[in-house]
Amino acid sequence: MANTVTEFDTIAAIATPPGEGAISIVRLSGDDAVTLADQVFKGKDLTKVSSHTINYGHFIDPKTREIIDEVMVSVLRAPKTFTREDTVEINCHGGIVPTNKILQVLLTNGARLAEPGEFTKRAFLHGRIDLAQAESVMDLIRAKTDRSMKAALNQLDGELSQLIRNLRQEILDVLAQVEVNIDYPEYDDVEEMTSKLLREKALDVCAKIEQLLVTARQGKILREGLATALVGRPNVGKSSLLNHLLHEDKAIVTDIAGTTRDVIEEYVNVLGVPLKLVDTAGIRETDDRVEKIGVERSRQALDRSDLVILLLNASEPLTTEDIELLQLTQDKKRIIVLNKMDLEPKLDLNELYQYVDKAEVLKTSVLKNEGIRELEEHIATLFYGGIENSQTTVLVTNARHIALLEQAKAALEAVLTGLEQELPVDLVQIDMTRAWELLGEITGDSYQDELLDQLFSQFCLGK
Ligand SMILES: Nc1nc2c(c(=O)[nH]1)N(C=O)[C@@H](CNc1ccc(C(=O)N[C@@H](CCC(=O)O)C(=O)O)cc1)CN2
Ligand SMILES: Nc1nc2c(ncn2[C@@H]2O[C@H](COP(=O)(O)OP(=O)(O)OP(=O)(O)O)[C@@H](O)[C@H]2O)c(=O)[nH]1
Ligand SMILES: [Mg+2]
Repeated sequence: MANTVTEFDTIAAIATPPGEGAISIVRLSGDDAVTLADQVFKGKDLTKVSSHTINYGHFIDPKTREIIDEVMVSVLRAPKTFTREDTVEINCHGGIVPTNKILQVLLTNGARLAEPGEFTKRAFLHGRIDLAQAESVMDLIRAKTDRSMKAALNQLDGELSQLIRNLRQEILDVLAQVEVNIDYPEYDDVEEMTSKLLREKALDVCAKIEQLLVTARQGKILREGLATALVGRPNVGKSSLLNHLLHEDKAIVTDIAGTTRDVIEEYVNVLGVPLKLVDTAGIRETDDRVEKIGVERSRQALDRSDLVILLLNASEPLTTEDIELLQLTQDKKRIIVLNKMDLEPKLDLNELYQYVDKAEVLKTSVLKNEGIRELEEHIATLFYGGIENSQTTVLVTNARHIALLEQAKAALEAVLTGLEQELPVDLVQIDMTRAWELLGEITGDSYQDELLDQLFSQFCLGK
């Protein structure tokens, strides 16, 4: 639970990146920020200037009265500041020496060097932002793409926090209602009513959490690439397709079945969709020891994949191995590619359509470069279709948030199993309350000090 902080000393840090630049900023925050700044400033009396003004003058060493730099000093009084404390920002000439000298003088005259993230931590401890918002500050700094920057900005705005708070309120409301039902049973079937109430709410909140987790998976794909397994019998043309999508002869292609013996991973950009393409050894029963290991790895790659591209050879009838693969992948997001369309067709389409949906099947000749563009477009549609269909603009990307959402979901699932097994209501309430607590850890409505230390220590110095 939230600890009460009694003392906020005055902290100082360089807020701009090290190195040469036009201007550097050294920042102070805390009760003595303005009086300390006034001691090291030659110009107006900073203790008397209006808040939110920037003031021209010189930075001096108060002991020697030596001028260190020509500066502009912003005076920002609590509470309308980033930290909610009195804040002073010294804008000096950019460069390593003047900036460090200024920091040194502040440190020898009463300020303490800020820990990484301590300014933002104070904003959190003073209640200006919640934990998810504080974390988004860091995500914003580290964002590598427009999309991830936007996700971080939305989170800084408190969009995720608001969603989480609403979920917590819903849980709290139902818990309160359950208490009332137990204490003042109005109806004879109070037990049944209470279970119904709990079940409906658990299902509802669970579904909303699942929606958030879907956005997390999409965020992961944007960062890490869509894990795509190329599978199929030996010799159907998996490695040829990989090379084609890569525009490079990476994998060895021969007409010998069993050419690829290990799993090959390559990143490809298919019409803007990042794919982590995994070429696998053709799956078949084999006595060759090396190939056997390769086949086992193929099965693992299949399990780990987000998308499966299953290749079939159009110039041969469907085999039992093909059918096995079709059945093995039927619950996966998949594309069936009928390759070698340039040869005389021998595969019976009617037989194939017993196992798959027509819409899943694409026809190609990798050798003749036919149908590849359609395949690429199909992959892109599958992917963007999923992203655009997401219900919310919130994109959960933070690993801590994802883990907590998953735990909260598990607690709600425990509520549902408990109700199914007709456990006493007070036991079910425990799991419901647990879900409420776990969600609270996302926003920092409940937290432990170690978490704060660990979290803010990942920040930049001066942030
Ligand atoms: N010079 C400078 N630029 C900066 C920052 C800074 O601290 N200093 N920031 C820091 O990273 C960011 C801006 N973030 C900020 C967020 C809140 C407040 C603030 O004063 N909030 C007050 C109300 C402000 C008002 O309405 O006037 C509050 O929420 O109570 C200031 C900066 C980016 N640019
Ligand atoms: N006619 C024809 N031949 C193709 C086509 N695609 C690939 N091939 C040939 O089929 C043979 C096998 O291709 P690979 O890409 O090595 O097949 P693979 O699925 O990786 O095979 P394994 O690694 O043994 O599992 C090679 O001789 C390719 O040139 C195609 O569309 N038409
Ligand atoms: Mg191969």
